[in-house]
Amino acid sequence: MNMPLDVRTTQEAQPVDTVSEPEPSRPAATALPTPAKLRSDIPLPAYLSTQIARYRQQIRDILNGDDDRLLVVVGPCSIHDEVAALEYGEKLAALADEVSDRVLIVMRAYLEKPRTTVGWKGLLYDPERTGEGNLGEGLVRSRRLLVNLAHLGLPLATEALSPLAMDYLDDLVSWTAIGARTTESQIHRELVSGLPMPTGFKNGTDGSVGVAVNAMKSAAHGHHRLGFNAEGQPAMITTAGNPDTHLVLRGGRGITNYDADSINAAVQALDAAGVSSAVMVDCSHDNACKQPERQPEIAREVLAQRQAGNRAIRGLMIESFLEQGRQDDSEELTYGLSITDPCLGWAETETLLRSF
Ligand SMILES: O=C[C@H](O)[C@H](O)COP(=O)(O)O
Ligand SMILES: C=C(OP(=O)(O)O)C(=O)O
Repeated sequence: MNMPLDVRTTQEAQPVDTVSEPEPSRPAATALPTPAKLRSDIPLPAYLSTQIARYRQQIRDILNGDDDRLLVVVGPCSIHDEVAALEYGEKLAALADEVSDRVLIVMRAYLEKPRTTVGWKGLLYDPERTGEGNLGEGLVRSRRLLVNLAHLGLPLATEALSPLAMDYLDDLVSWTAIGARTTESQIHRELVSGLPMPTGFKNGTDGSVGVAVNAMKSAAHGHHRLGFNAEGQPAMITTAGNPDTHLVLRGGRGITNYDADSINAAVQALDAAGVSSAVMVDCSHDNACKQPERQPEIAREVLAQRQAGNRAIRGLMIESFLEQGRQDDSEELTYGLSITDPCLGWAETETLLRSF
Protein backbone atom coordinates (compact mmCIF):
# COMPACT_ATOMS: atom_id res chain seq x y z
CA MET A 1 0.00 0.00 0.00
CA ASN A 2 1.33 3.45 -0.86
CA MET A 3 1.27 5.47 2.32
CA PRO A 4 3.09 8.73 2.96
CA LEU A 5 6.50 8.32 4.57
CA ASP A 6 5.61 8.53 8.20
CA VAL A 7 2.20 8.21 9.75
CA ARG A 8 1.97 8.83 13.49
CA THR A 9 -1.29 8.33 15.29
CA THR A 10 -2.22 10.79 18.00
CA GLN A 11 -2.29 8.60 21.10
CA GLU A 12 -3.09 11.03 23.83
CA ALA A 13 -6.19 13.09 23.34
CA GLN A 14 -6.38 15.71 26.10
CA PRO A 15 -9.43 15.44 28.38
CA VAL A 16 -11.89 18.25 27.75
CA ASP A 17 -13.24 20.25 30.74
CA THR A 18 -16.92 19.88 31.45
CA VAL A 19 -18.82 21.98 28.94
CA SER A 20 -21.41 24.16 30.57
CA GLU A 21 -23.28 25.08 27.40
CA PRO A 22 -24.84 22.35 25.23
CA GLU A 23 -22.64 21.54 22.24
CA PRO A 24 -23.90 23.29 19.12
CA SER A 25 -25.48 20.84 16.74
CA ARG A 26 -23.10 19.17 14.31
CA PRO A 27 -23.81 17.89 10.80
CA ALA A 28 -25.05 14.30 10.59
CA ALA A 29 -22.20 11.78 10.44
CA THR A 30 -22.64 8.33 8.87
CA ALA A 31 -19.89 5.81 9.61
CA LEU A 32 -17.77 4.55 6.69
CA PRO A 33 -15.25 1.72 6.36
CA THR A 34 -11.64 2.63 7.02
CA PRO A 35 -9.25 2.74 4.04
CA ALA A 36 -7.61 -0.46 5.35
CA LYS A 37 -10.97 -2.27 5.41
CA LEU A 38 -11.94 -1.19 1.90
CA ARG A 39 -8.51 -2.05 0.53
CA SER A 40 -8.70 -5.51 2.07
CA ASP A 41 -12.30 -6.09 0.91
CA ILE A 42 -11.38 -5.03 -2.66
CA PRO A 43 -7.68 -5.83 -2.92
CA LEU A 44 -5.29 -4.85 -5.65
CA PRO A 45 -3.59 -8.02 -6.94
CA ALA A 46 0.21 -7.88 -6.86
CA TYR A 47 0.50 -8.10 -10.64
CA LEU A 48 -1.69 -5.00 -11.02
CA SER A 49 0.37 -3.16 -8.45
CA THR A 50 3.45 -3.93 -10.56
CA GLN A 51 1.63 -2.77 -13.70
CA ILE A 52 0.66 0.52 -12.02
CA ALA A 53 4.22 1.13 -10.78
CA ARG A 54 5.45 0.56 -14.35
CA TYR A 55 2.92 3.01 -15.81
CA ARG A 56 3.75 5.66 -13.21
CA GLN A 57 7.41 5.37 -14.21
CA GLN A 58 6.56 5.61 -17.92
CA ILE A 59 4.58 8.80 -17.23
CA ARG A 60 7.51 10.23 -15.24
CA ASP A 61 9.84 9.35 -18.11
CA ILE A 62 7.62 11.18 -20.61
CA LEU A 63 7.36 14.23 -18.36
CA ASN A 64 11.14 14.25 -17.81
CA GLY A 65 11.88 13.89 -21.53
CA ASP A 66 13.39 10.38 -21.20
CA ASP A 67 10.57 8.86 -23.27
CA ASP A 68 9.60 10.71 -26.43
CA ARG A 69 6.04 9.44 -26.61
CA LEU A 70 3.01 11.66 -26.19
CA LEU A 71 1.06 11.27 -22.94
CA VAL A 72 -2.70 11.34 -23.60
CA VAL A 73 -5.20 11.40 -20.73
CA VAL A 74 -8.52 10.57 -22.34
CA GLY A 75 -11.94 9.43 -21.21
CA PRO A 76 -15.28 10.53 -19.81
CA CYS A 77 -15.74 13.79 -17.98
CA SER A 78 -17.28 11.71 -15.19
CA ILE A 79 -18.30 8.10 -14.68
CA HIS A 80 -21.97 7.59 -13.84
CA ASP A 81 -22.45 4.08 -15.31
CA GLU A 82 -19.84 1.42 -14.62
CA VAL A 83 -20.99 -0.79 -17.51
CA ALA A 84 -20.47 1.99 -20.04
CA ALA A 85 -17.15 2.92 -18.41
CA LEU A 86 -15.92 -0.67 -18.81
CA GLU A 87 -17.09 -0.85 -22.42
CA TYR A 88 -15.22 2.39 -23.09
CA GLY A 89 -12.18 0.99 -21.25
CA GLU A 90 -12.16 -2.16 -23.38
CA LYS A 91 -12.16 -0.14 -26.59
CA LEU A 92 -9.50 2.22 -25.25
CA ALA A 93 -7.25 -0.62 -24.05
CA ALA A 94 -7.25 -2.18 -27.54
CA LEU A 95 -6.42 1.16 -29.14
CA ALA A 96 -3.76 1.91 -26.50
CA ASP A 97 -1.92 -1.27 -27.52
CA GLU A 98 -2.10 -0.33 -31.17
CA VAL A 99 -0.53 3.14 -30.71
CA SER A 100 1.79 2.33 -27.79
CA ASP A 101 4.95 2.91 -29.84
CA ARG A 102 4.16 6.65 -30.04
CA VAL A 103 1.45 7.40 -27.45
CA LEU A 104 0.93 6.41 -23.81
CA ILE A 105 -2.83 6.40 -23.27
CA VAL A 106 -4.16 6.91 -19.74
CA MET A 107 -7.90 6.57 -19.15
CA ARG A 108 -9.76 9.30 -17.28
CA ALA A 109 -11.62 7.50 -14.51
CA TYR A 110 -13.08 10.53 -12.74
CA LEU A 111 -15.15 9.68 -9.68
CA GLU A 112 -15.35 13.11 -8.03
CA LYS A 113 -16.57 16.27 -9.79
CA PRO A 114 -15.84 19.77 -8.53
CA ARG A 115 -18.92 21.92 -9.13
CA THR A 116 -19.03 25.64 -9.82
CA THR A 117 -22.02 25.87 -7.48
CA VAL A 118 -24.04 22.70 -6.92
CA GLY A 119 -24.70 19.58 -8.96
CA TRP A 120 -24.05 15.84 -8.95
CA LYS A 121 -20.57 15.35 -7.47
CA GLY A 122 -19.72 11.97 -8.91
CA LEU A 123 -20.02 8.21 -8.45
CA LEU A 124 -18.05 8.30 -5.22
CA TYR A 125 -20.55 10.62 -3.52
CA ASP A 126 -23.87 9.65 -4.98
CA PRO A 127 -23.70 6.48 -7.11
CA GLU A 128 -27.47 6.26 -7.64
CA ARG A 129 -27.76 10.02 -8.28
CA THR A 130 -30.68 10.38 -5.91
CA GLY A 131 -29.31 13.58 -4.40
CA GLU A 132 -29.25 11.82 -1.01
CA GLY A 133 -25.56 10.92 -1.18
CA ASN A 134 -24.21 7.47 -0.32
CA LEU A 135 -20.46 7.55 0.19
CA GLY A 136 -20.46 4.05 1.68
CA GLU A 137 -21.68 2.54 -1.57
CA GLY A 138 -19.83 5.11 -3.67
CA LEU A 139 -16.45 4.19 -2.20
CA VAL A 140 -17.06 0.47 -2.77
CA ARG A 141 -18.24 0.95 -6.36
CA SER A 142 -15.44 3.41 -7.13
CA ARG A 143 -12.71 1.10 -5.87
CA ARG A 144 -14.22 -1.94 -7.58
CA LEU A 145 -14.48 -0.06 -10.87
CA LEU A 146 -10.85 1.11 -10.75
CA VAL A 147 -9.69 -2.47 -10.09
CA ASN A 148 -11.79 -3.73 -13.03
CA LEU A 149 -10.46 -1.01 -15.33
CA ALA A 150 -6.88 -1.76 -14.24
CA HIS A 151 -7.53 -5.42 -15.17
CA LEU A 152 -7.98 -4.23 -18.75
CA GLY A 153 -4.31 -3.22 -18.71
CA LEU A 154 -4.94 0.53 -18.73
CA PRO A 155 -3.22 3.17 -16.62
CA LEU A 156 -5.85 5.30 -14.86
CA ALA A 157 -6.21 9.01 -14.15
CA THR A 158 -8.47 10.70 -11.66
CA GLU A 159 -9.03 14.09 -10.09
CA ALA A 160 -8.17 14.23 -6.39
CA LEU A 161 -10.87 16.36 -4.85
CA SER A 162 -11.39 15.11 -1.31
CA PRO A 163 -7.95 14.42 0.21
CA LEU A 164 -9.54 11.67 2.30
CA ALA A 165 -10.90 9.89 -0.77
CA MET A 166 -7.37 9.33 -2.03
CA ASP A 167 -6.67 7.24 1.10
CA TYR A 168 -9.12 4.70 -0.34
CA LEU A 169 -8.00 4.82 -3.97
CA ASP A 170 -4.48 6.11 -4.56
CA ASP A 171 -2.89 2.67 -5.05
CA LEU A 172 -4.99 2.27 -8.23
CA VAL A 173 -4.17 5.54 -9.97
CA SER A 174 -1.21 6.23 -12.27
CA TRP A 175 -1.76 9.99 -12.87
CA THR A 176 -3.71 12.49 -10.82
CA ALA A 177 -5.12 15.92 -11.59
CA ILE A 178 -5.74 18.79 -9.25
CA GLY A 179 -8.53 20.78 -10.84
CA ALA A 180 -8.75 24.45 -11.69
CA ARG A 181 -10.96 25.12 -8.67
CA THR A 182 -8.50 23.59 -6.17
CA THR A 183 -5.01 24.26 -7.55
CA GLU A 184 -4.73 27.26 -5.21
CA SER A 185 -5.77 25.22 -2.16
CA GLN A 186 -3.04 24.52 0.37
CA ILE A 187 -4.82 21.32 1.39
CA HIS A 188 -4.53 19.96 -2.16
CA ARG A 189 -0.91 21.01 -2.47
CA GLU A 190 -0.17 19.16 0.80
CA LEU A 191 -2.04 16.15 -0.51
CA VAL A 192 -0.01 16.05 -3.75
CA SER A 193 3.17 16.35 -1.72
CA GLY A 194 2.48 12.83 -0.43
CA LEU A 195 0.96 11.22 -3.52
CA PRO A 196 2.91 8.36 -5.07
CA MET A 197 2.20 9.25 -8.71
CA PRO A 198 2.82 12.10 -11.20
CA THR A 199 0.24 14.87 -10.83
CA GLY A 200 -0.92 17.71 -13.08
CA PHE A 201 -2.05 21.03 -11.66
CA LYS A 202 -4.61 22.81 -13.85
CA ASN A 203 -4.33 26.55 -14.34
CA GLY A 204 -6.96 28.58 -12.45
CA THR A 205 -10.52 29.05 -13.73
CA ASP A 206 -9.60 32.62 -14.70
CA GLY A 207 -6.76 31.30 -16.87
CA SER A 208 -4.00 32.20 -14.39
CA VAL A 209 -0.92 30.02 -14.65
CA GLY A 210 0.80 31.48 -11.57
CA VAL A 211 -1.38 29.53 -9.13
CA ALA A 212 -0.33 26.24 -10.75
CA VAL A 213 3.34 27.24 -10.70
CA ASN A 214 3.03 28.06 -6.98
CA ALA A 215 1.23 24.76 -6.44
CA MET A 216 4.11 22.85 -8.03
CA LYS A 217 6.62 24.61 -5.78
CA SER A 218 4.55 23.87 -2.69
CA ALA A 219 3.89 20.22 -3.59
CA ALA A 220 7.59 19.58 -4.20
CA HIS A 221 8.17 20.28 -0.51
CA GLY A 222 7.49 18.05 2.46
CA HIS A 223 4.52 19.01 4.63
CA HIS A 224 2.85 18.03 7.87
CA ARG A 225 -0.85 17.74 7.49
CA LEU A 226 -3.91 16.56 9.33
CA GLY A 227 -5.24 13.24 8.12
CA PHE A 228 -6.07 9.67 9.03
CA ASN A 229 -3.87 6.63 9.06
CA ALA A 230 -4.88 3.45 7.19
CA GLU A 231 -6.80 2.25 10.25
CA GLY A 232 -8.88 5.43 10.17
CA GLN A 233 -7.42 7.08 13.28
CA PRO A 234 -6.51 10.78 13.31
CA ALA A 235 -2.88 11.21 12.41
CA MET A 236 -0.24 13.76 11.56
CA ILE A 237 0.75 12.84 8.03
CA THR A 238 4.33 13.72 7.12
CA THR A 239 4.90 13.94 3.37
CA ALA A 240 8.20 13.90 1.51
CA GLY A 241 7.32 16.18 -1.44
CA ASN A 242 6.34 15.15 -4.95
CA PRO A 243 8.95 15.93 -7.62
CA ASP A 244 6.68 14.72 -10.46
CA THR A 245 4.20 17.54 -10.97
CA HIS A 246 3.45 19.55 -14.10
CA LEU A 247 1.18 22.21 -15.54
CA VAL A 248 -2.07 21.49 -17.37
CA LEU A 249 -3.32 24.37 -19.55
CA ARG A 250 -7.14 24.28 -19.71
CA GLY A 251 -8.03 27.85 -20.72
CA GLY A 252 -10.01 30.17 -18.48
CA ARG A 253 -13.21 32.19 -18.50
CA GLY A 254 -13.29 33.60 -22.04
CA ILE A 255 -9.61 32.68 -22.61
CA THR A 256 -7.94 29.84 -24.48
CA ASN A 257 -4.28 29.05 -23.79
CA TYR A 258 -3.23 26.38 -26.28
CA ASP A 259 -1.75 28.78 -28.86
CA ALA A 260 2.05 29.08 -29.22
CA ASP A 261 2.30 32.43 -27.40
CA SER A 262 0.33 31.16 -24.39
CA ILE A 263 2.32 27.94 -24.17
CA ASN A 264 5.64 29.78 -24.52
CA ALA A 265 4.63 32.26 -21.81
CA ALA A 266 3.67 29.38 -19.52
CA VAL A 267 7.00 27.62 -20.14
CA GLN A 268 8.86 30.85 -19.33
CA ALA A 269 6.96 31.14 -16.04
CA LEU A 270 7.76 27.51 -15.19
CA ASP A 271 11.45 27.97 -16.04
CA ALA A 272 11.65 31.19 -14.02
CA ALA A 273 10.20 29.36 -11.00
CA GLY A 274 12.69 26.50 -11.40
CA VAL A 275 9.99 23.83 -11.77
CA SER A 276 9.37 21.29 -14.52
CA SER A 277 8.53 22.89 -17.86
CA ALA A 278 6.57 19.85 -19.04
CA VAL A 279 3.15 20.97 -20.22
CA MET A 280 -0.07 19.07 -20.88
CA VAL A 281 -2.79 20.83 -22.86
CA ASP A 282 -6.37 20.10 -21.93
CA CYS A 283 -8.21 20.23 -25.27
CA SER A 284 -11.56 20.42 -23.47
CA HIS A 285 -12.96 22.78 -20.79
CA ASP A 286 -12.41 26.46 -21.54
CA ASN A 287 -9.96 25.68 -24.35
CA ALA A 288 -12.84 24.12 -26.29
CA CYS A 289 -15.48 26.52 -24.90
CA LYS A 290 -17.28 23.29 -23.95
CA GLN A 291 -17.74 22.40 -27.62
CA PRO A 292 -16.43 18.81 -27.76
CA GLU A 293 -16.13 18.71 -31.55
CA ARG A 294 -13.38 21.36 -31.27
CA GLN A 295 -11.04 19.03 -29.37
CA PRO A 296 -9.48 17.36 -32.46
CA GLU A 297 -8.57 20.69 -34.08
CA ILE A 298 -7.07 21.90 -30.78
CA ALA A 299 -5.07 18.68 -30.41
CA ARG A 300 -3.75 19.02 -33.98
CA GLU A 301 -2.76 22.65 -33.44
CA VAL A 302 -0.86 21.75 -30.26
CA LEU A 303 0.86 18.78 -31.91
CA ALA A 304 1.93 21.04 -34.80
CA GLN A 305 3.75 23.19 -32.21
CA ARG A 306 5.38 20.07 -30.78
CA GLN A 307 6.46 18.93 -34.23
CA ALA A 308 7.84 22.41 -34.88
CA GLY A 309 10.18 21.90 -31.93
CA ASN A 310 8.32 22.80 -28.73
CA ARG A 311 9.35 19.76 -26.70
CA ALA A 312 7.88 21.21 -23.48
CA ILE A 313 4.56 19.92 -24.82
CA ARG A 314 4.43 16.41 -23.40
CA GLY A 315 0.76 15.61 -23.17
CA LEU A 316 -2.85 16.19 -24.10
CA MET A 317 -6.11 15.73 -22.24
CA ILE A 318 -9.29 14.84 -24.11
CA GLU A 319 -12.79 14.40 -22.72
CA SER A 320 -14.32 11.50 -24.60
CA PHE A 321 -17.05 8.91 -24.10
CA LEU A 322 -18.96 6.37 -26.19
CA GLU A 323 -21.36 9.03 -27.54
CA GLN A 324 -20.60 12.61 -28.47
CA GLY A 325 -22.11 15.47 -26.44
CA ARG A 326 -23.86 15.51 -23.08
CA GLN A 327 -27.30 15.14 -21.55
CA ASP A 328 -29.03 16.34 -18.42
CA ASP A 329 -29.48 13.66 -15.81
CA SER A 330 -32.91 12.02 -16.02
CA GLU A 331 -34.66 8.68 -15.54
CA GLU A 332 -34.15 7.80 -19.21
CA LEU A 333 -30.50 8.33 -19.95
CA THR A 334 -28.87 7.66 -23.31
CA TYR A 335 -26.25 4.95 -22.79
CA GLY A 336 -22.62 6.12 -23.05
CA LEU A 337 -23.41 9.84 -23.04
CA SER A 338 -21.89 12.21 -20.44
CA ILE A 339 -24.09 13.75 -17.76
CA THR A 340 -21.48 16.40 -16.91
CA ASP A 341 -19.32 18.15 -19.54
CA PRO A 342 -19.78 17.31 -23.23
CA CYS A 343 -17.41 14.67 -24.60
CA LEU A 344 -16.01 13.71 -27.98
CA GLY A 345 -17.67 10.52 -29.29
CA TRP A 346 -15.78 7.22 -29.55
CA ALA A 347 -15.62 7.17 -33.36
CA GLU A 348 -14.04 10.65 -33.44
CA THR A 349 -11.73 9.77 -30.53
CA GLU A 350 -10.47 6.65 -32.27
CA THR A 351 -9.70 8.55 -35.46
CA LEU A 352 -7.93 11.28 -33.50
CA LEU A 353 -5.79 8.94 -31.37
CA ARG A 354 -4.74 6.90 -34.42
CA SER A 355 -3.59 10.13 -36.11
CA PHE A 356 -1.04 10.96 -33.36
O1 LIG B 1 -15.26 19.08 -15.77
C1 LIG B 1 -16.33 19.27 -15.30
C2 LIG B 1 -16.91 20.57 -15.04
O2 LIG B 1 -16.40 21.55 -15.87
C3 LIG B 1 -16.70 20.97 -13.62
O3 LIG B 1 -16.98 19.86 -12.82
C4 LIG B 1 -17.60 22.14 -13.27
O4 LIG B 1 -18.87 21.86 -13.65
P1 LIG B 1 -20.09 22.84 -13.42
O5 LIG B 1 -19.65 24.24 -13.79
O6 LIG B 1 -21.14 22.29 -14.35
O7 LIG B 1 -20.50 22.75 -11.99
C1 LIG C 1 -13.15 19.47 -13.69
C2 LIG C 1 -12.22 19.28 -14.61
O1 LIG C 1 -11.41 20.19 -15.10
P1 LIG C 1 -11.13 21.68 -14.61
O2 LIG C 1 -10.63 21.58 -13.22
O3 LIG C 1 -10.11 22.14 -15.59
O4 LIG C 1 -12.42 22.44 -14.72
C3 LIG C 1 -12.03 17.97 -15.26
O5 LIG C 1 -11.00 17.77 -15.92
O6 LIG C 1 -12.92 17.15 -15.12
